[in-house]
Amino acid sequence: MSSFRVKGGLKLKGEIIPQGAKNEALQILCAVLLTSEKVTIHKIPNIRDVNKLIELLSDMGVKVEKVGPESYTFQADNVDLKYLDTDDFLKKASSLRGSVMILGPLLARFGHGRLSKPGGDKIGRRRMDTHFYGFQKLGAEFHYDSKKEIYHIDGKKLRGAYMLLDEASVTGTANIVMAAVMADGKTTIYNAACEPYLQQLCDMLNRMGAKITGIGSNLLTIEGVKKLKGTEHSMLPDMIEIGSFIGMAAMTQSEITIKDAQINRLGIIPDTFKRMGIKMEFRGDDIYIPSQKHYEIETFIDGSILTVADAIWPGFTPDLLSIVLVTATQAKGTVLVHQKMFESRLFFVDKLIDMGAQIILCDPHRATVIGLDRKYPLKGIRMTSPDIRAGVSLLIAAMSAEGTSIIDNIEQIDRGYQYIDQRLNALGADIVRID
Ligand SMILES: CC(=O)N[C@H]1[C@@H](OP(=O)(O)OP(=O)(O)OC[C@H]2O[C@@H](n3ccc(=O)[nH]c3=O)[C@H](O)[C@@H]2O)O[C@H](CO)[C@@H](O)[C@@H]1O
Ligand SMILES: C=C(OP(=O)(O)O)C(=O)O
Repeated sequence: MSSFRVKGGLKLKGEIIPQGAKNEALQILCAVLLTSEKVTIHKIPNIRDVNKLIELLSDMGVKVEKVGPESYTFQADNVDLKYLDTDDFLKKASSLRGSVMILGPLLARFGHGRLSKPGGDKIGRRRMDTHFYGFQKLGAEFHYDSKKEIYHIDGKKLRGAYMLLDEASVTGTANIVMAAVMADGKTTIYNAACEPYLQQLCDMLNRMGAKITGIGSNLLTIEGVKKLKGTEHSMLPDMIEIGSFIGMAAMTQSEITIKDAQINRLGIIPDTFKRMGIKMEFRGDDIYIPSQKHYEIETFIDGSILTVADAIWPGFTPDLLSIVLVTATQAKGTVLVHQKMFESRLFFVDKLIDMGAQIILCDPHRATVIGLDRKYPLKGIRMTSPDIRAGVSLLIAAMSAEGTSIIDNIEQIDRGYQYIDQRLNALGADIVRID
């Protein structure tokens, strides 16, 4: 288990380029299984989850070639289906959440798939019913081996169908779309998730020859085609990383420019941070954040306390609520952070409370943060990163704190933020990786 030693109280200055989006990359990489032709992908982030998925694809027989610093080609012309029955496959696949999205492509192309319970953050119940409901609607048979915790899905002949999803699951929608692109006839998915990750996936599939309409909405229509061909794809900048940098800049009174942020794809993210009182300027496609000694949380129009809650896209992503929460600790004002989707994602606030933050955890889903307006700095402590976004929130807290902090279990952070220590140190941070 590795740790970060973080010296607090330093102001950062300079430019930072966001990595390619983690959650998009996980979908896009799974989609290479849908064709025997070569697929070239750019802006692949060098992070643990993505590297694990690339390794898994390679173990499955996909030809993987690194063709540039952030570019790879993939060719799934000789997939080893027997490998899917091995313990090695099941173990590797279950070490990350994104691997669940190999099921849809495997079902579409080879008529069957299997997977053990996928990993990812332990942030509450993470059910997969939506995925299997969708596959079943397309005519596949689902079987769960509860002893071995293995999901089996079989369906040689998928047929397009109408389905109304019980929830707009992100990975569930991606999985069902990938299963449906080569089904016989028309599939309609209502209450589909429509995050930029999914928009990017659908655009890529269309370039491969799929016929998907309704992209960006919660009603997707897919006309099945016989075959898909190769393509080239480039990932969007990671909107969660961008939000993390905005919060980090405010907390540490840093002056930073986030380069090439593709602002028109960030949805409500910039406005949500603006409501926290954080000033930013859009300079072309860059986001400039000036050094801010004070920032004041808005109230609602009637003067009542602001609530920031997650919602499915185009609402505010749950993956940035921990960042909003930590940012509020040094703001002026009060905010209620309401994490509706996950029930165990706010427990990390006990570490912030130990550092001196004023937070009341009302229940597992809601925390009230009373901003200190920098009257008292947070104090550096030793802490463990429970999940990826809490981990970065603790890193932000440590960077703004008085004294030195140690953050353990930074593998969680490495899951989703590439070379984070080196990139922040280049702007003036003091973060040392201790192995
Ligand atoms: C690899 C990947 O892409 N992971 C992301 C993906 O996970 P993932 O696809 O696993 O998350 P889902 O969208 O399936 O659901 C997330 C949680 O929200 C709940 N839920 C979902 C939809 C809904 O309408 N109502 C509802 O309550 C689910 O029950 C679940 O507890 O989407 C999540 C929600 O944006 C993000 O936090 C994860 O970072
Ligand atoms: C929860 C997240 O990731 P995963 O779904 O991979 O656990 C996240 O990216 O914030």
